Amino acid sequence: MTLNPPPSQQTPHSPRRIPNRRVLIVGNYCHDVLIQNGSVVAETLGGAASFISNVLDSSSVSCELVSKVGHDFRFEVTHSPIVVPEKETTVFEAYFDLGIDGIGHADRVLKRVSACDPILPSDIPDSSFDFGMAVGVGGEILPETLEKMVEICDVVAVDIQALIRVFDPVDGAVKLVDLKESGFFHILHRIGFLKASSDEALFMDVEQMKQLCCVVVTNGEKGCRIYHKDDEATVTPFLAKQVDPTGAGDSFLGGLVVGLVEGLTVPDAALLGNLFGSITVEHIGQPKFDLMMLQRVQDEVQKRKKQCNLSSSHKNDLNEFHERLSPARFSCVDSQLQPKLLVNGHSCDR
Ligand SMILES: Nc1ncnc2c1ncn2[C@@H]1O[C@H](COP(=O)(O)OP(=O)(O)OP(=O)(O)O)[C@@H](O)[C@H]1O
Ligand SMILES: O[C@H]1[C@H](O)[C@@H](O)[C@H](O)[C@@H](O)[C@H]1O
Repeated sequence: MTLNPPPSQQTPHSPRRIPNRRVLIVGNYCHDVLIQNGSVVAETLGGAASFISNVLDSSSVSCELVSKVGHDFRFEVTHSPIVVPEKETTVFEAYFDLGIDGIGHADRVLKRVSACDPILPSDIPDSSFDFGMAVGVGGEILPETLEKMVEICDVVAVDIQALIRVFDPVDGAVKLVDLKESGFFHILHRIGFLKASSDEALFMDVEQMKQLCCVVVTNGEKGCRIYHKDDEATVTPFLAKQVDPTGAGDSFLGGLVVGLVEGLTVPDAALLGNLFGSITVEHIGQPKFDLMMLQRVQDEVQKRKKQCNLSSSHKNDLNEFHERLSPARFSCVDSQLQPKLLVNGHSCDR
């Protein structure tokens, strides 16, 4: 598992004097306009950065967020964005009546109808972080931005949507390009995690990417699958009553990173991601997460570890996978962090 700090941070010539800040989130906030049968049904705060910081804040994982918005940004947020007065905030319209996905659910058709400025390397603080998250939605992450992130963060998780989206010049419809043609491919051997939805995964070669980093493919109500080198595992989902899928993938990634920062193995962290994703689809806009939920995670992780109803080969695969990925816990995780997943006095240690 490639979770070690980049070589530049390992040399004796660059001792780290200032302790790392925890998580750096890079991606623009946006306004989401939900449209059904020609009518606007909701206008909400969007952008992967907003869903992810919501998950991290609710889990008490400290994070710093770099995001740009225009003069018209109209939401109260905990992590202030950079305001570009001469620009408008990125806006996505999500049409729920134009497409049907492979499993028969009405799916979104997304259009970017306004775009704020890209995030430049100079917008990112010159500090060190345990974890970086490149989570653009409207093309605001540039190759040089990602390069800076891999230099200052021990591990970088990337949402593929930040890299492969292109926008129709006439109506802003979101289209995807192959990862190899995205202009980011040369940096990807330096990242730790690449997250894609099952639709987006069609735009990369999973077999190739899993040799470079840990690939996580989310699949809506079916949960997710993790790939790393020769290991693969499916992480089963939680039941949810879907109201709006917007932000599910973002909350998933937030949950995955919370789990990793707290020292869970990758499959257990992905289980946490599944939980945050499932709760998100039950809401329009940003869901509120509470301690009851963390209790649910703890119970679920415990239960799944004890479950004997896995087929023996699957069970062995999963155990081996857990074992191999366990050393991939962050070297920087210290005992002070462990109590953060304490719920009602019970530890999350498994
Ligand atoms: N209907 C559902 N029921 C239960 N869990 C769900 C459902 N939809 C999504 N999830 C959870 O959320 C995760 C992410 O969902 P999904 O694969 O739809 O991501 P996505 O397409 O990137 O989402 P978005 O682009 O809307 O943020 C899934 O892996 C799953 O754990
Ligand atoms: O708020 C949403 C959300 O962040 C989605 O993950 C992204 O696909 C959309 O573009 C955005 O509008």
